[in-house]
Amino acid sequence: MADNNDHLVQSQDPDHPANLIPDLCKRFFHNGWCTGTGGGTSIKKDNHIFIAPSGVQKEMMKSENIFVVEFPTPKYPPSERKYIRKPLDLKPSACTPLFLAAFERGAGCCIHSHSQWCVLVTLLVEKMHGKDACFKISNIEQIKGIPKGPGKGMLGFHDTLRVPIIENTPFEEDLTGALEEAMEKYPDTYAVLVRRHGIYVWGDTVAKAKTQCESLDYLFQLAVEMHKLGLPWLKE
Ligand SMILES: CSC[C@@H](O)[C@@H](O)C(=O)COP(=O)(O)O
Ligand SMILES: [Zn+2]
Repeated sequence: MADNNDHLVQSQDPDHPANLIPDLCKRFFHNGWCTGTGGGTSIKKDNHIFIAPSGVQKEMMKSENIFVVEFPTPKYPPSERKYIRKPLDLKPSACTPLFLAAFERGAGCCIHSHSQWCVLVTLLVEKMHGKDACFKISNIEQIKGIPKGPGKGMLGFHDTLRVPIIENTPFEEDLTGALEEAMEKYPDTYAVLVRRHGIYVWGDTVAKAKTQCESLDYLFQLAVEMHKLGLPWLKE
């Protein structure tokens, strides 16, 4: 390739998305969010989206492995998406259309986690309330780490956090329609759980997406542990 725009992923700045994505994925791997090539993250900076490669050890990736696409770009089909920086011998993450759906809603970063706590709460909610129910929790301090909705400040201790749940599909990209429907049905949400799979969490900035994902993971783990102790996690 004559000009692969390699300069777009070359920077000494640790906060440059091409450096931040490998750094974050290493941290997420150690959280149990990016095990065995699952999960990942994508960052938007100005009109560029930075995307990790597919099927790689996410904690081992390097800045030169990062794809760049101009934003806006078609979510689907992948063949119509033009990567302005493309590493040879690698494919872009299968999560790309889902990340793009979050960027279309103004996100600056989107995280996909395969945390077992996410999987477990999707199974518990289904068992307790059926397939159409969303995860709800209230009266736990960590809820204050999640926004009420765009421009609405953060949830309060007595507020109820709601996280919609969609059904998994055999191929990651086929989740896009259901993710977008959940985003429309729950316009205040910054996260969508995927049953038996994990979660997509987005935020206005990298720091917000990361701390929101941490708060949610904490709340899901707490809910599972409360359930094991026979304690209801939703105070009605
Ligand atoms: C363990 S394989 C998991 C993948 O199928 C998918 O769910 C995933 O989260 C990562 O997809 P990827 O294309 O590697 O970015
Ligand atoms: Zn996944």
